[in-house]
Amino acid sequence: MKYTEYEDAPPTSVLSGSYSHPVSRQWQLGKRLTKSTFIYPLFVSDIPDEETTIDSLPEMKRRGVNTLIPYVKGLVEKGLTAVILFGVPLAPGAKDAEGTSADDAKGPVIQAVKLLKKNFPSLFVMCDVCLCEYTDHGHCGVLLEDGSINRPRSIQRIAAVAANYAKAGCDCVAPSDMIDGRVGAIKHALIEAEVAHKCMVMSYSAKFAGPFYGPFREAAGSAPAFGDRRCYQLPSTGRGLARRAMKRDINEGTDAIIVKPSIFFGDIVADAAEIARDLPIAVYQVSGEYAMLHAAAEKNVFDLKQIAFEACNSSLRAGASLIISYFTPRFLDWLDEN
Ligand SMILES: NCc1[nH]cc(CCC(=O)O)c1CC(=O)O
Ligand SMILES: [Zn+2]
Ligand SMILES: [Zn+2]
Repeated sequence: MKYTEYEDAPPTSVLSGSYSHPVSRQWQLGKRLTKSTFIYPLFVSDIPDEETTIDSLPEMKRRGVNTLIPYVKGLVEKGLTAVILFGVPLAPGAKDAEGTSADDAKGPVIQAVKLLKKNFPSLFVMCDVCLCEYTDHGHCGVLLEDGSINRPRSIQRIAAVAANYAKAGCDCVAPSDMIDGRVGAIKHALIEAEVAHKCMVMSYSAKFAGPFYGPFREAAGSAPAFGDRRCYQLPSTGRGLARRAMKRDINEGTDAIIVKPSIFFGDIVADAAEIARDLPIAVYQVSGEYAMLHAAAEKNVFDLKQIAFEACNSSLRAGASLIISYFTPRFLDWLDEN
């Protein structure tokens, strides 16, 4: 008997009946975006009253500790559950070869951690841990005389910074330098400081070098003074390297993994879901991705809300469960509209 005009297509190939009704469509959806999927990046400068727009990052501002708290209050009231802090030292002389100001007790990150935890005890406060915002050369670690990374000195310094953030009360440290050995060194330093039991380590394990970080570097003033980050961040064709980097961080004891950037890196996220199947997986939808979607939406290429959902859904589908995104405040509204 012939069921259709296509001889080789049996009647069971009609899939659309399985999602034709809104209820059955819901059943097919898999993971959904919720407010607690999102982690919001905050740029905190050492000018307490600062509130400055960032040209290349629409709707984002750099804030000081005084303007930060009222702003975050509004977001917490809308359902914000997690933030990640980036310090921006603007004071003259704040940068040196070893990034000394990164964990200055009077510096913006440590002050912000304390204030945020005091004002919003249930907010999950993460700190990006890196030296590039604080070094005069703009690289993510301490350098040798030839300009290459001094690995032992870098991880010692990065671990000390992480421990000081944890002692200030943050709930998670997120090393973004990609230097071998830093996750183990951080875990060790957290244990020594007796804060390991209350501070998570979420490492940027698969972080690719590339053109997507431009707006961030404007926001944080962290463009390298010479060279680029290709010696420690991954080349964009390096899928095998990314897999090895994730295994490295798991072996060193990371508690969660970040893949970065997000939209063009779904294969890497899928690899993370396989390699790190017992760990939460986050993507960082980075500054250039966000700016790109904004710019295209402004040109009416597509609707901003629809494309933001499309981008974030693609990360969930690939295997992530957490999304670090500059769209977070928008999603707190959008998720109420749906
Ligand atoms: N190492 C610091 C750091 N942590 C997160 C980002 C990128 C975030 C973004 O572009 O939104 C960067 C910049 C970089 O590596 O150059
Ligand atoms: Zn860095
Ligand atoms: Zn970094």
